[in-house]
Amino acid sequence: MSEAKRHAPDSDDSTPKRSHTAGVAQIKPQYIVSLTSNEPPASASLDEEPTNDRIQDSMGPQGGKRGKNKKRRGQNKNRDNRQVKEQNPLCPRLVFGGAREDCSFGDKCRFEHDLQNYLQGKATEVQCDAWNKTCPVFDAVGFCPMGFKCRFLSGHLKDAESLVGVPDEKQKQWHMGEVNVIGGDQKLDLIKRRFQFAKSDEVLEIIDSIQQEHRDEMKPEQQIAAEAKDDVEIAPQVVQREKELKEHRERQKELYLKYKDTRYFAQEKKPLNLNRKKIVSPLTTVGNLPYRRLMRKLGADVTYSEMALAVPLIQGTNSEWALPKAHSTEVPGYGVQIACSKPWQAAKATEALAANLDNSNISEINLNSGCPIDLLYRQGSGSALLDNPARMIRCLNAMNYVSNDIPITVKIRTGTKDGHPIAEGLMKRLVYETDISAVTLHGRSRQQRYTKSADWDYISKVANTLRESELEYSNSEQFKDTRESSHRIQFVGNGDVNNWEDWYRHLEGNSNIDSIMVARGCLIKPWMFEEVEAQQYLDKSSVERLDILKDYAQFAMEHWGTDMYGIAQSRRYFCEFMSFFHRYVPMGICERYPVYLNERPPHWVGRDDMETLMGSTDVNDWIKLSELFFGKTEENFVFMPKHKSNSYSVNN
Ligand SMILES: Cc1cc2nc3c(=O)[nH]c(=O)nc-3n(C[C@H](O)[C@H](O)[C@H](O)COP(=O)(O)O)c2cc1C
Repeated sequence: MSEAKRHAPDSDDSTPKRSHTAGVAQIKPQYIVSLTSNEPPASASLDEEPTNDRIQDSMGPQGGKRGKNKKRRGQNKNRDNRQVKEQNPLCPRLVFGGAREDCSFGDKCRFEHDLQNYLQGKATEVQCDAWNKTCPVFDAVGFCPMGFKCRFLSGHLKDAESLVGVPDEKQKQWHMGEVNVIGGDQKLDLIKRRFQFAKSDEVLEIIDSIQQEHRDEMKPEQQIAAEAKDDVEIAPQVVQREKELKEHRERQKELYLKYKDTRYFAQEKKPLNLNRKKIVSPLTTVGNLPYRRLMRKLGADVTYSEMALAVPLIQGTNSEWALPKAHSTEVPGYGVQIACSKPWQAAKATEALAANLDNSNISEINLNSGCPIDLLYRQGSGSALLDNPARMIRCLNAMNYVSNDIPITVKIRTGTKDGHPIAEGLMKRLVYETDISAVTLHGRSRQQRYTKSADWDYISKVANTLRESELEYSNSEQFKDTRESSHRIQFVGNGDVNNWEDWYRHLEGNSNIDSIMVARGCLIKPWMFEEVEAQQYLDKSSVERLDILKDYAQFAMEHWGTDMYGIAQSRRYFCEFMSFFHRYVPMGICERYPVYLNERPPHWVGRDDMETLMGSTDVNDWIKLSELFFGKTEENFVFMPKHKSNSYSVNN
């Protein structure tokens, strides 16, 4: 669409106007309560990719212990988000009614079997006007999987002993419209180590042999240095290794030739089209299934799972296998992101995903090579792979070999250290040495975290280098030597985009950039892609924004359930969502728009009470909002957001 058709307030050209006072959003005087900002102006720099309990647990005692004493910027370490449990839980066999005899565990079963006893001790019904005295899940899908445990039980209670709409076997298998659910037996095979990682074993041997081939050409001293860097076991005597290498040379050559014949080129995988797609970033904790479902409803084309760690996936850990799950509305265009430090982890996690899930529900498997979290970095995962591109490439090639027809992609940062960007240099290697389908670049270094703006000049430069490398490669002897046909790696830019003008400016400013990925912009303003589509800003009223929260609450309860546990989980993640959502400064109260991510407003009041409440920085107000959808907060409910920047109390 031409610039003329786009509507921007106070703007007659497409150049975004920055506010006069750096870091301060400009609010109309009548909405300003106090000139002091309720958060420090640069608190966006405290934004952080959160470490959650799952990641900490998976990293084991070493990671946890070292992490304890180290200050984690931007994160609330003293969170006490206790899990809510029922005092007297109902036997799972009796959730839809029935008698004690229906429980095969007999006297050994520790759950309650007397329905009336259970109902008497059960937490009170949720009282809130949002759902009109019905059960939101029952209303939406025609049955409630929580049965008698539901806290909106009166919405589907026939009489004291029976329910309306008991799900049949088919409905029980339906998983509430969710896909990528691993079967119990398959998970057990992983747990019991019965799963055969046949393809991984093959490709790891091949990759190892290619590495050895490369080492053969090196002098012994270089070889030792390379081995030390790559954590390969160092043989006691280099001479002995030389001998061994010679013995294996034939086998290696054979494997190398096999790899050349059997490797999958990107164009042999199913097509992945990210061009001009509206992409929501992978987001640990906040990018959960209900949030992504909401984003799909609000116009996103591509969504990603939260980052799943390779090792617990390989081990069949429940909490990790919950992460690749997606809502059916996310397909196609759903990517699963994994994090790992070694090729064996990359290969086996990818093989487990590809073998155990319906591949048609996964559009890409993405390797996280940008995560800055210390716990991961110390173990060689996330952005640590940027320090060892050879290892990153081996991970990508291993993944590509075992992923069936699922394309492999990678998400990177500019580098790990400020002033030492490596992304541009990496492009040539990705073109020459891998078969990936796309690369996403977040225009910041690891060291930088969220301080300073994303460097879009550099992002653009890297996109150009990628195309130049592709051209060079397609004219090279190496290319002529393969059965590969020319292929274009898609390039996605990421960083600080929170409005449609910037989205188009970056996209149209460089045809080598295929699309723009958005993270915080979509958390703070989930209707961001509606604006991209309409090419104008939409001044959503508090009523419209409350509807968005209601959708989130609905999707959350469909996902986590309406029993005591489900409501508590839904409330917790609702509050995590609020920790970003509250940062939206309503367009109608702004003197100048858009407000950028690094700008903070002075204390303001909204155009009505609800708008003011939704903009509150006080955690207690987010909890108050949660009560509109989940009823009164459970007595022992404690909430601390993952981000310090998002937890300023009004009294601070
Ligand atoms: C709360 C939060 C969680 C994130 N989790 C992930 C993640 O799991 N995987 C990932 O690749 N990036 C993650 N990121 C980084 C974002 O995907 C994105 O690269 C970064 O925030 C820059 O984009 P933005 O400026 O649009 O926010 C996370 C960012 C935030 C704020």
